[in-house]
Amino acid sequence: MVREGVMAKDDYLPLFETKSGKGLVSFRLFAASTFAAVCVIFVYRISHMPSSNKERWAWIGLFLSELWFAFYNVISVVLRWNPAYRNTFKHRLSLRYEKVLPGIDIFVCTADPTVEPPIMVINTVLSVMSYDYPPEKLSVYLSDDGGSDLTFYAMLEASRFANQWLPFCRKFKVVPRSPEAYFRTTPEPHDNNTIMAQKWTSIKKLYEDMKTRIESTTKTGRISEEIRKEHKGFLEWDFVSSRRDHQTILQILIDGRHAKAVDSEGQPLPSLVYLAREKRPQYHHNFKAGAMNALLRVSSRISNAPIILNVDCDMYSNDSESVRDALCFLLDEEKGREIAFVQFPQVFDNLTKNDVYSSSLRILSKVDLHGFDRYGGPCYIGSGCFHKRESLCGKKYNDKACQEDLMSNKLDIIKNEEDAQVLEGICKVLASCSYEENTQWGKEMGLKYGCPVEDILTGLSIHYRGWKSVYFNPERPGFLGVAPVTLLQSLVQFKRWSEGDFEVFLTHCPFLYGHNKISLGLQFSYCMYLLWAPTSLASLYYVTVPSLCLLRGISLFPQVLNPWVIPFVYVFFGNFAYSLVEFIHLGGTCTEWLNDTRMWVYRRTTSFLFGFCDNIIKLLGFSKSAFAITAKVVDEDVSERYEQELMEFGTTSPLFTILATLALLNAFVLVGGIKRLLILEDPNINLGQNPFNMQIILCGLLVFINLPLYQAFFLRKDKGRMPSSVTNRSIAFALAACLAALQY
Ligand SMILES: O=c1ccn([C@@H]2O[C@H](COP(=O)(O)OP(=O)(O)O[C@H]3O[C@H](CO)[C@@H](O)[C@H](O)[C@H]3O)[C@@H](O)[C@H]2O)c(=O)[nH]1
Ligand SMILES: [Mn+2]
Repeated sequence: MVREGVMAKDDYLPLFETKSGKGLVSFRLFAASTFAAVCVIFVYRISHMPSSNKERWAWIGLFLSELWFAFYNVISVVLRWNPAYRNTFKHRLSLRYEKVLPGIDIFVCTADPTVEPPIMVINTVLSVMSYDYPPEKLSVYLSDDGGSDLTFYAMLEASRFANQWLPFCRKFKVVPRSPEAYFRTTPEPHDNNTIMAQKWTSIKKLYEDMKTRIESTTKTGRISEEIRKEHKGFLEWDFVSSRRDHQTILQILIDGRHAKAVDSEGQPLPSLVYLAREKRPQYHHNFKAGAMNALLRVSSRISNAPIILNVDCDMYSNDSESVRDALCFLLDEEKGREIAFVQFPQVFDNLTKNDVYSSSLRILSKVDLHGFDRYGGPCYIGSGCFHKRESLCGKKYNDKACQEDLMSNKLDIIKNEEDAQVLEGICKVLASCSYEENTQWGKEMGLKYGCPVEDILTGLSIHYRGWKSVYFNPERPGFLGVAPVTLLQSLVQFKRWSEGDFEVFLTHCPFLYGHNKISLGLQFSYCMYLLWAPTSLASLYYVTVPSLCLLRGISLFPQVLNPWVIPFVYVFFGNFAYSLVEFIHLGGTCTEWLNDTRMWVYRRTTSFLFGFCDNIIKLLGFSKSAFAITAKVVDEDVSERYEQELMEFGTTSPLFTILATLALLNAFVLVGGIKRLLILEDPNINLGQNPFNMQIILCGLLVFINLPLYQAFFLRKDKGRMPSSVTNRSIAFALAACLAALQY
């Protein structure tokens, strides 16, 4: 196939460029000095080992924790050593490829109409339908693991609304293209007489009406007879016994290959497909990975585009040109061949001013993933990712393979006269439970099964097969999603991630399996995340034992006036200072940094601990992975407290019990510790020589960071306060720990 307008070899201008970061020298100097300080700490730990038995054990434990932190710090320095930043040239793409742009299949996943409201789902769907891209080359597939007629109904409404919405977006260059986000963020045009203003008002009314219909239907929870008559698809629900037990439901709502599939202005529409794969109680459905694999097969029969975009149902497209950005990487004549996927960051549009739960993943998306990129590949993080179909389906990278594959129009294999209904019939089989039996799906093909972070595991496997990936983090976020809005949701989400990540470490360890397949730098980079769970042990030790030892009268750090204290202070406060400066430099606020530090402690001591324990339980063969879906909506009073940045407790959970116990423990110890500071046993020792100073400071910092918790125990009256059962239990645990420390 001859491409139009392809330049002669020497005229080659790349479709993207890669730049290095700034300020690397200061970072590297800081990292090197920290490393030196850590070495001095180790010398101190070895040379000052206490002689008495009890003290020695506490000392050795602390030493082991510090060894772990040092190792983990080395990993993070490797990851950050030389970040890569990417830039695209979309005009060059247009010049060379406008007429032969490849087809794009877009997969949207939803799983539950109550925690993922249909109106939100279709806003995401509409935003990706209206990409600035030839519509006949776009196909949008919704996987509904909730198997809900409410979601189906919303999709039906969306397919009609698209007739008006797409031309409107095209004509007035609308951004963003999720109607909800657009009408929320764009002020009404003030001159009411322009065509734009009239159109704006009428489309807004259309949207509001649709929203009211969908929301009232969702509220009642059932589809009225009238609506049922509107589409044959509703008949399918006569056979659905529950969301875990039903046949495949596949409805092609807009058949883009059909001449009649045009919008109100006669322009072609993208295809729109609703799929609820078959579910039977005796078959494991493998959560999102199972859904994605069903979509991969079904779409291969309907549109078979060589490039696939995957978004979660809450991640609407915020930039109508993201497809073109992604293609700049995938179609680049020189480097595009080896790139398997282009990952955009996950950015959220429901964060509060100071981001109480540190959901912005600021460091992950603004620092870490750029570090991955330098070593050949950011991980796949599940949403906002453009894949090549072949690499996702298990193909190994082969440098002789030809880019032309991306251009050839594979739609040819489907006869156009194939009627949508016949096609639905054929494709249903592909989404049945038994289809995957005795196949490589979930193993070598498609997304991998059996892991709560199917995304990380699948991406890693793609890297193992020789492919590279690219991280693209443009100024205007390509996708915007919904971050958890309660503390528990956030902790549970991190539990799932840390559990899954550690499982990947145990079963696909980059250092073992990645040897000779991915660069050493990438092996290290992955471990930064894969080792979240075990980090909990060292962290837990550090927030409990020094405090308990303070109570007991065991000193674990040098005195403040002793020169050995310098490396401790440097590492401890130097790191805080560095991270604060970095945070502000990346656009954060001081309060936000404080919140982030708090959540950093909370996640390490609860989520990661549970993630670690669950892996051990799984290793012993007692349980299997589960996937707790993050809710995207909450009660009004909960969301009000979220807006006020009040930490939300309000329910009992073992995670809260741990947090509360740790907070109370440190509070009790601090009271006892201050006594130790004031009433010195030996009046000749001055304050600076007090052997417990460092432990008191550590304990004080922990109490400071836990202030919102004490408030939630004793001061707050709202529903989000800590339930008294948790408070009482935690007081008992904390007191027991203190007594035990004093006793033995
Ligand atoms: O059985 C299931 C469970 C979930 N989902 C979908 O998976 C997506 C992610 O679920 P969510 O509860 O929002 O989890 P998050 O923690 O926000 O998701 C992140 O982490 C997951 C892995 O843990 C990845 O799958 C996601 O893409 C990534 O955004 C949502 O669209 C769900 O509808 C399904 O399709 N089927
Ligand atoms: Mn999510």
